[in-house]
Amino acid sequence: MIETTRGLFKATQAMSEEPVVWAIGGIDTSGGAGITRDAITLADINVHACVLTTQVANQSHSIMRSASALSIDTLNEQWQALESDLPPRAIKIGAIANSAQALFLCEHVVKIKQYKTANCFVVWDPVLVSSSGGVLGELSQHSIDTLIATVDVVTPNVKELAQLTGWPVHCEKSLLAAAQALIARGAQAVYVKGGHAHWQSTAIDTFVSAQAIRIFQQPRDNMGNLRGTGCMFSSALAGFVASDYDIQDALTLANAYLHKVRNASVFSSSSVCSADQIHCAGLVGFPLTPVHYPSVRYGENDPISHKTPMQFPKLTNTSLGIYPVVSDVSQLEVLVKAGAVIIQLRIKFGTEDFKSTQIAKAVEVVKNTPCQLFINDDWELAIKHGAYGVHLGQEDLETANLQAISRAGLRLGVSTHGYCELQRIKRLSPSYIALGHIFPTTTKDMPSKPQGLDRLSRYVRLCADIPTVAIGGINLSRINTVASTGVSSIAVVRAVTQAADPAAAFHDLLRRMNDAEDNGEDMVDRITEPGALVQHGLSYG
Ligand SMILES: Cc1ncc(COP(=O)(O)OP(=O)(O)O)c(N)n1
Ligand SMILES: Cc1ncsc1CCOP(=O)(O)O
Ligand SMILES: [Mg+2]
Repeated sequence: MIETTRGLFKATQAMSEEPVVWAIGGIDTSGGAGITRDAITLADINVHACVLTTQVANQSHSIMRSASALSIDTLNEQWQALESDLPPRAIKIGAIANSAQALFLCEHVVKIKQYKTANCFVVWDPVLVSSSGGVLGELSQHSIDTLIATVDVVTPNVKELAQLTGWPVHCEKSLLAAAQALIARGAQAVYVKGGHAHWQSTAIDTFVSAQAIRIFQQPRDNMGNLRGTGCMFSSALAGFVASDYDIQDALTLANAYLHKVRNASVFSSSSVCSADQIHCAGLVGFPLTPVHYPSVRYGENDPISHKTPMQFPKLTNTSLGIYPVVSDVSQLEVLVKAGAVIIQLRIKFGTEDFKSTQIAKAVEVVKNTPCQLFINDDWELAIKHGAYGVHLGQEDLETANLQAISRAGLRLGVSTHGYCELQRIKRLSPSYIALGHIFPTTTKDMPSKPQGLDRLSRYVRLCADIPTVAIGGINLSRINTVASTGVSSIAVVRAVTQAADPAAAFHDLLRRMNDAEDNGEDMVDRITEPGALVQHGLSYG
């Protein structure tokens, strides 16, 4: 008896360490959609689901018999039961039975953001009609407007977008206009699912906010009208945000997760397919392989998706080892002599003339050596002086002339900081992709959070045959674990530039990296299941 109680206590403790998401919506008696599907999705990505029921929809996969709404008192009881003990990091709202429920939820979401968790993320999946055909709720214009303005993201499909706005949605242009109309009506962001957009030959989802547009593109599959995908997407989105991914990465992951669910589903000859066999067993899990991931564009006119495809040459030597990033040509010379196969000159201060002279000298230093010299930021000077390659960050990409870099035959390395940027940059096929920052760093102010080793090893896997570079806070004591992610190269600033003897520090780092590669088992081979790295104690840096 004591053992049982202890066991129970442990289970509760473990559960509460998982991020908590509240799934608010209807019970679909068939289990095909609604909060049952939300809970399965969240469990599948290691997130604890609390469920609050708005109504019971008495339905099968194909017919809806009736629906009974729960009272505001009952909804309030559920809310009060959870609020103190299991506060949410994110809330997913699905079917709402009536306007009173909608206004109750808005009022309480505002309060929870004010008094409990300011950054609690809220997504509303505006299911107005069930995928089995029944009407799920009648919402007044006022309650719809209040919901739209209260939540962080609304996730309609194209039909729901047309219903919400009263605008026709029949092509990319009208879809974007309708999404922007919702923003003008007070929505912070809209993610339009293109599954029902029959004019599209590929499956295109479009995210629009006042600041950004992100387009997620996947090949169309032949799984047809799989039930519950809207629920799965928005609960996965809430789950990934609750797991500390920023919004654009959570969108990318939720999109990939849905693609993985669809690929794993069983096609049935009836009008609906079933995700059940795989999904209910919780076997879909975190998307790990490139094939599940969308390609990403930042709007229709994304400069990296130029109509004339660009090419960047591959690296000559891909056994890169340690990649020193230095600001000083004399230090660069020391490290080239020490045997660096790849090196970067990163000058952040000084006039154009000063930079030009330094870059010209650096090009001279590496001449007739096997060292591959990248110039940070200053792509025009790199072209002018015939450097081997250019390294650009996300902001640099907005102004750099990639066509000119490509035409000049220079290699291109690009910084990325998460899934969304990665899936966009892969379209460019750069000569390498940098992944950072892995650990906290004082060398550069970073707007994003440190990625840690778990994410690094997953990014490496997504880059497939594009060489990868890890950067940020890496030193001798961390080199083993970084190398075991399978990353092609490890970039360091302080670990070399601030060492008393930079050449000796370079050799020590390289030796430790090579030892780790020779002796260590490859961490990438171990990440087949969600949580695998947690079991190995290697999660999150
Ligand atoms: C190998 C490598 N990775 C990342 C960076 C950072 O580039 P960026 O984000 O453009 O920042 P700055 O270096 O320009 O401050 C890099 N330079 N090298
Ligand atoms: C330039 C840059 N980009 C991402 S992290 C970083 C700095 C890495 O410096 P350090 O190796 O000293 O942490
Ligand atoms: Mg830069």
